[in-house]
This record gives sequence, structure tokens and C-alpha cells, in this order.
Amino acid sequence: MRLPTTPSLSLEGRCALVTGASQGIGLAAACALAQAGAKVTLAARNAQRLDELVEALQAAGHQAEALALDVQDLVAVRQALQGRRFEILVNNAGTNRPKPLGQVSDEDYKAVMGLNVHAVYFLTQTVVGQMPEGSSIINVSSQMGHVGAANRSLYCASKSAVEGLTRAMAVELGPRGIRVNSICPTFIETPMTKPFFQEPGFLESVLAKIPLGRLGQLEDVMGPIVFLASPASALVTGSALMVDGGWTAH
Ligand SMILES: NC(=O)C1=CN([C@@H]2O[C@H](COP(=O)(O)OP(=O)(O)OC[C@H]3O[C@@H](n4cnc5c(N)ncnc54)[C@H](OP(=O)(O)O)[C@@H]3O)[C@@H](O)[C@H]2O)C=CC1
Ligand SMILES: C[C@H](O)[C@@H]1OC(=O)[C@H](O)[C@@H]1O
Repeated sequence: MRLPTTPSLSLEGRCALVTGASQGIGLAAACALAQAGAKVTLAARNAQRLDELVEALQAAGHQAEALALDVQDLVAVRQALQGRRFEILVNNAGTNRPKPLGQVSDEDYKAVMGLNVHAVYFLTQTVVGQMPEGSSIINVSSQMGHVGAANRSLYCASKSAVEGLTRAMAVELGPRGIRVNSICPTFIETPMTKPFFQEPGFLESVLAKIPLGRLGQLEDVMGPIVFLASPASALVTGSALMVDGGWTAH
């Protein structure tokens, strides 16, 4: 009798590019992919930090390399990545400038939309041409791509745009066997969010909206990243994987 067999979560032999990998969720994603066997290119602007992280990954027996890169510098992106073959791309680098609607400046808009959308779009455009069948693109979106939040109109708009490009790219790239999904975490304490939690009452206000009753941890995104990168999600594309403790289940 032939019993069904679970597709592998191994990423042996695959090359992965993770943007914003010098800290936070990007670093967690890079570690997850490396621990699953991928050769991971960690991209960010802080070259020294990247070298330290790559050294640590290599010391742990994993394959990793550093790529000092400003993903908003499209000339540099194209010079560094044009023609390079990756089977996995994690568009993680992102930013936020929480402000009341009336205080958002043109510069704020360009900073948030520039990194969260423009850079994601054109780095993906640069890399996708060399991606073989079976490749996986993972866009790090947010629960905020699916709900509104006060003082986060710009951020919510940027992540909603990421959800739209995830779906459209999934439709366009499906015939090539390339999958495109988003991962949508809730609040995780990282250098980006640490300042938010200094505000009195902010943590309580966030926890009140999370049915599982806790903030996310970096480890909470690592399994979902490997799942979306691996053959275990071979029929999953155009999807938004909520990793939000139930925030958007309301
Ligand atoms: N933390 C959270 O609660 C959540 C975060 N997210 C999303 O996850 C992603 C990562 O968030 P988080 O880890 O908190 O962010 P952090 O601010 O902690 O880290 C951001 C990373 O992006 C890199 N980066 C920033 N600008 C650039 C650039 N121009 N070019 C290349 N790399 C850049 C930074 O490295 P360097 O300075 O060296 O370039 C850093 O490694 C973002 O897209 C965010 O929107 C989604 C849901 C929840
Ligand atoms: C869950 C979100 O992405 C979270 O919302 C914010 O305002 C922070 O910037 C985090 O990214």
C-alpha cells in the first residue's frame, strides 16, 4: 500500500536572498532558511553587522554570505543582483513612521512607500528573471496590510500595496512555477518596534487585540518562512499567511 508522504521542508541546494537581514525579522528569516539547508545571502546596509552574522552562521555549520546593499539604490541593486540566481527571495526590509494623518510629511511618505513598496517591487523585478521553476518569493507584509490602525495610515497603505503586488505577481508568475506569498506578523519586539513599547499603555493596548495574548517572537516567523520557501507549500501562492496571534480574526 502506498501511503501519502509529507513534502520536504528541507532547503538543501537552494539559494536564498533575504533583505533587511542585519536584525529583527530579516535576521530570523535568514537563520531559518540557513538552518533548513539553504545558502543564504544576507542583504542590508550595515556591512560590519552582516559580516558578524555571517561568521556566526558559518561557525554553526551553515552556508551564508553578506551583501552590503541599500535596496532603495536601484542602480546598486541591479549591479549587485542582475543575473544572480536565487530560488528563494524574502523581501523583508521595511520601515514605519507612525504619525497622525495630519502630520505625515511628503518625506515620510517617500521613506515608507519607497522602502516598503518601491524597493520591494524593483528588487523583485531584478531577481525574478533568473528564478527557476519551483522558486518562492515571500513578501514580509504585516497584519497592518489587512486592518486599519490609528497613526499608521502610511504604513497600512504600504503593506496593503504589498498584499496587492503579492497577489498580482502570484498570478503572473504562476505559469513559470514561481510562487509569491506574504507573511503577516503581529507586533514583534524588534529595534523597529522597541520604541513603541516605551509608550505607557501601548503594550496593553496591543495585547488586548491579540487573542493568543502575547506579542510575537522572532521564532514565530521562522517556521512559516521555511514552510512558504519549501516544497511543503508547493500549491500555496497568492496567499497571506497571518502570523498575528488572531489579531485579524476579529
Ligand atoms: N517588528 C514587527 O512588529 C513587525 C514588522 N513587520 C515587518 O517586518 C519587516 C522587518 O521589520 P523589523 O525586523 O521589525 O525591522 P527592523 O527595523 O528591526 O530591521 C529592518 C532591517 O531592514 C534593514 N534595512 C533598512 N533599510 C534598508 C535599506 N534601505 N536597504 C537594505 N536594508 C535595509 C535594516 O538593516 P540596515 O540598517 O543594516 O540596512 C534591518 O536589518 C518590515 O518589513 C516590517 O514592516 C511586520 C509585522 C510586524
Ligand atoms: C504589526 C505591525 O507591522 C507593527 O505595526 C507597527 O506599527 C510596527 O511598525 C510593526 O511593524
